[in-house]
Amino acid sequence: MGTANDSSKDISDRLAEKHPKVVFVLGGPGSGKGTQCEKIVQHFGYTHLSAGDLLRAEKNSGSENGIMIQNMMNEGKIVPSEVTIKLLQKAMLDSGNEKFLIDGFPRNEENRAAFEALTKIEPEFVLYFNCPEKEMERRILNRNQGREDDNIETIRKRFKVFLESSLPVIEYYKGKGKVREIDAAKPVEEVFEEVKDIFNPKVPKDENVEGRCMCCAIL
Ligand SMILES: Nc1ncnc2c1ncn2[C@@H]1O[C@H](COP(=O)(O)OP(=O)(O)O)[C@@H](O)[C@H]1O
Ligand SMILES: Nc1ccn([C@@H]2O[C@H](COP(=O)(O)OP(=O)(O)O)[C@@H](O)[C@H]2O)c(=O)n1
Ligand SMILES: [Mg+2]
Repeated sequence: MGTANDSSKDISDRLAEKHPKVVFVLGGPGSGKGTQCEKIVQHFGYTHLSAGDLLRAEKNSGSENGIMIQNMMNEGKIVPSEVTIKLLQKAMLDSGNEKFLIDGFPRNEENRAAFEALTKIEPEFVLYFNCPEKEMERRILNRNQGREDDNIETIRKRFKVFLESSLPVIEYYKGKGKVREIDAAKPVEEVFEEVKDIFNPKVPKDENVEGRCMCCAIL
């Protein structure tokens, strides 16, 4: 467990000792990040860390940053990375796991660069749920999780922030060959079929005989 006196360097050093394996899960608001992460956890043993959920918990804990977080979220703005990264690092350290799905982070260039500089963690890959805006809007308006930011005015602001600030992060990782893009407009189970293939690549059935051992080749 971390203490209030942990410096960010201490936390980063202790986290590095765990050699965490990280997958960033990105996509617009309502694209299905949280829904798919729950399924990945069940099938592939990752721990799901939603940056939005961690920020909401921090806001509700009555922390000194609570009002700032609430104001930023209600405007659809991105909370300074210092706050979000500390929450993510603490959650990773407190977890008994070393495999993490980091959902909704990094959401802008500042998030990305600060996480990289502080943790030195490079993601294994970036899962990108690509979904048309109309479908994301429909899903959010039907989400019924009592979120203050799930109203049409804030939703429009969040879409704008996604296009202007989050898509460039996805482009950055595309340039590094790290993005696994998924058509997220399909029903949940169909999306998950594609997700499974990424976490669990299929061995082609008609693999050529030369690649096998002699007994398999004869059979
Ligand atoms: N593929 C899908 N098709 C239809 N509805 C979906 C799909 N994926 C998620 N949903 C629903 O859409 C809403 C937003 O999903 P959520 O996982 O919270 O998205 P995000 O975390 O990306 O904002 C939820 O009510 C969820 O049940
Ligand atoms: N890296 C992040 C992630 C979320 N957030 C804030 O939290 C809000 C909700 O994020 P979320 O990931 O829970 O939202 P969804 O994409 O799941 O709808 C965002 O609109 C931001 O205001 C942030 O500031 N920084
Ligand atoms: Mg979510």
